[in-house]
Amino acid sequence: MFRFSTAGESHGEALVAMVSGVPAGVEVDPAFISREMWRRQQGYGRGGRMRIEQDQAHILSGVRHGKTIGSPIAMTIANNDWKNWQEILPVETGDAAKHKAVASPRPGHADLAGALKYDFKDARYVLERASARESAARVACGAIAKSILLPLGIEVASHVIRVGEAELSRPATFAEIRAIAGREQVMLACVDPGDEARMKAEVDKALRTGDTVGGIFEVVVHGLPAGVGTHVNWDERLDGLLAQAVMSLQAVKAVEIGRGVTAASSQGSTVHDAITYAGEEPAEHYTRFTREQNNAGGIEGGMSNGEDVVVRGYLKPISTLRRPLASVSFETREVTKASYERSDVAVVPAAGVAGEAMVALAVARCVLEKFGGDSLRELRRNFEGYCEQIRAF
Ligand SMILES: Cc1cc2nc3c(=O)[nH]c(=O)nc-3n(C[C@H](O)[C@H](O)[C@H](O)COP(=O)(O)O)c2cc1C
Ligand SMILES: C=C(O[C@@H]1CC(C(=O)O)=C[C@@H](OP(=O)(O)O)[C@H]1O)C(=O)O
Repeated sequence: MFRFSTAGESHGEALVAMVSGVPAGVEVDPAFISREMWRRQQGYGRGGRMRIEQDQAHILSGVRHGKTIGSPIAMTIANNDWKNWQEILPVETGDAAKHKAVASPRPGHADLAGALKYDFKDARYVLERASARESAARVACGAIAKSILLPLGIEVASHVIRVGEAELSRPATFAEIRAIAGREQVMLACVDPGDEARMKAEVDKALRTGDTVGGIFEVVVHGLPAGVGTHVNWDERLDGLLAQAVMSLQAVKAVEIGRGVTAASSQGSTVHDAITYAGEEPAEHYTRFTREQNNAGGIEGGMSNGEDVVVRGYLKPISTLRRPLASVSFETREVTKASYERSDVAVVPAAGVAGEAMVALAVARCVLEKFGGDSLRELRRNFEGYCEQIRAF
C-alpha cells in the first residue's frame, strides 16, 4: 500500500518524511528532490525564515545506488533555524527558563483551539506542528511520487492564478504551465512573466500596510490515462482524494476541480465537455474519444477521463499580521494584541508547489492501486497494457 507520513516541529531539529509502498527500481535523484524543495521556498512575499533555511532531503533508507529497493523511504530535512531556538523551545537540552511562550493566541491559527484541546497555557506547543514548515516534508514525499509517475509519462505542475485581488493569466497549454512552474526566478516562481508586476504590487500593498494576502494556485496533471480512480465507492473517487489532499494543506480553504465554482452558476450546455471522435490511432495514453474543452478538469464520475486533471487550491490570507488583531492573554485574561514575531505575507507559489506534491501523492496512490507491481518494470508493463487496451477501444 502506497502511503506517506511526516513528523517534526517547525523549529525542532529536523522534519522527518516517510514514504512506503514504492515499487523497486524507481530512480530517485537527490538533486531533483532538492530542486522541488527549493521551489517551495520561493515566491515574493515570504518572510525572514526563508533566508535561514536551505532545504535538502537526507535519504536514510529505501534507496540504493540511486534506485528504490521496495522498502520504506525515510528522509530527514534539517531545520537550520533550530540552532536559534534550542534555548527557547524547552527540549531536553534547552533552558526552560528561556522558553518564549505564545501567550495570546493568533486569530486564524491553530493556537486557541489547540491550546484548549491539549490543555496548554502556551500556544507554542501547538503552532510548532501546525506550521506550514511541515509542507517541506510533504514536498520531499511528493518528489518520490513524481519519480514514480514520470517514467509512466505522467507529469504534475502548478502555477499561480490569483494573488489577493490580482487575477493572473491562465496559459492555454500544459507545456506553458510546465515552463512557468520550472522558472528559475527566485522571487517570482510559478508566476507568468507577464503577471509579475501586478503580483508584486499586490504583495507590496500588503507589506506596506502590515496586512497579508491569500490567492489561488492551480495544479495540473498531464498524461494520466482515462479510468484512474473510480465511481464505485465514495472513498476511492479521484476527485474526493484530490480534494482531501489539497485541502489538508495549511491555509487552503477551498478546492476546485476544473470549472467547479463557476459551473454552479452556469447552464449545463455551456459547462459539459462535448465528446467527439478522432478516427486515427491516438498517441500514448489517449483514446479515440476527444474533447474540445476541459471544464470537467479531467475528472468525471470520480475517474480521470483522459484530459488534463485541473485542481485549484484557494488560500486564505496569511494569519499572522504585523498589525495584529485583538486576542486575549491566557495569563491575565485581558484583551491584548495577538503575538507577532515574523511572518510570510504571501505564499501562493510555495503553496502551489506543496499542492503539486499532494496531487502527485494522491495520483500515485490511485495509479499504484490500479496497476500494481512490486517493481517499476511490472508497473510499467501493467500500465502500458492498459493504455494499449483503451487506445484500441
Ligand atoms: C507555504 C506556506 C507558508 C506559510 N507561512 C505562514 C506564515 O509565515 N505565517 C502565517 O501566519 N501563516 C503561514 N501559513 C499558513 C498557516 O500555516 C496556517 O494558516 C495555519 O497553520 C492555520 O491552519 P489553517 O489555515 O489550515 O486552518 C503558511 C502556509 C503555507 C502553505
Ligand atoms: C518555515 C516555513 O514556513 C513557515 C510557516 C509558518 C506558519 O505559521 O505556517 C510561519 C513561518 O515560520 P517562522 O515563524 O519560523 O517565521 C514560516 O516561515 C517553511 O515554509 O519552510
